[in-house]
Amino acid sequence: MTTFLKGHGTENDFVIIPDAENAVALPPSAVAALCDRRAGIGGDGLLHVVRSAAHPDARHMAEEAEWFMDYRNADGSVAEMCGNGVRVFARYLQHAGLVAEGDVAVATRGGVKAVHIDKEGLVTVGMGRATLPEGDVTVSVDDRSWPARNVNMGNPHAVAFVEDLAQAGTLYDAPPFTPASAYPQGVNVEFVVDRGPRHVAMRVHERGVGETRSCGTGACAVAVATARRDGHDPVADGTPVTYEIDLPGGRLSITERADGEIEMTGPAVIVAEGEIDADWFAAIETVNP
Ligand SMILES: N[C@@H](CCC[C@H](N)C(=O)O)C(=O)O
Repeated sequence: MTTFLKGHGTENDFVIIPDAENAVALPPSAVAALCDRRAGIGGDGLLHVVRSAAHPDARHMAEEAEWFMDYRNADGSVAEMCGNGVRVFARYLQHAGLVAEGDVAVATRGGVKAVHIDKEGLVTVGMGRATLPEGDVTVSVDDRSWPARNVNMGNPHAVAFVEDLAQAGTLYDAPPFTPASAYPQGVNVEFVVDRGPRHVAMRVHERGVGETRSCGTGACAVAVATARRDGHDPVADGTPVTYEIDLPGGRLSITERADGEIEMTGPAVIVAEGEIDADWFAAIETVNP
């Protein structure tokens, strides 16, 4: 019997599989089937909840964080980090009585993240520092192109400022970029418009997923790219800066502190819990191991 839950953070939604001892086989085919919105449960990604000590990718973090977020994209691929995912993961731990409200450390492939669960339903995560690798790129949609800022939040992002979010088109397919060699592992692409002082709106095409209604690492990348465009560099200035980021699924607040650390705050919700049909689940592995 395999239990699942469903949760979301600003409508970036996840199938959650509690599996403390890492006993559930989750090959890419099983993840893709579970995340399928028509034939499965449906989600932008999957959060496999495992004790750090029980997972080979997380054993080295077990002293610092009891729980490991084994994150997968909807197509079954593994990504380094998921910002909304880690907030929903912490909300799940609280919901299941595995941690109390307040501070919790979560192990991820991007390192141990400090999360704070508050009384009002908001969850804040310390996302670490952004890096802005040299070599900006050009992103295209149909016959329009924009320069994009290369921002790494543990995972890769290309941030393009546009006049209107409709210019991003359907975002069904990944927007092409040049040079084609820029992101050998693929990239998440954000399109951004201004809404007001330190306030922008964005849409995103996520690597391994498609267009999603929110992306936490993407919102952090957008906040950093917008801050630099606006002449703010908190480390150089010694002054933190906060941006409000509107996404189709809600609002995230991103602060880049004077030490360069980035904090993201937003809601995280558990919406359902159930059992996966054992025959259906077994058939996925038999047909497509
Ligand atoms: N939705 C996530 C990002 C998930 C990973 C991404 N698709 C990638 O492949 O890098 C977020 O909230 O950060």
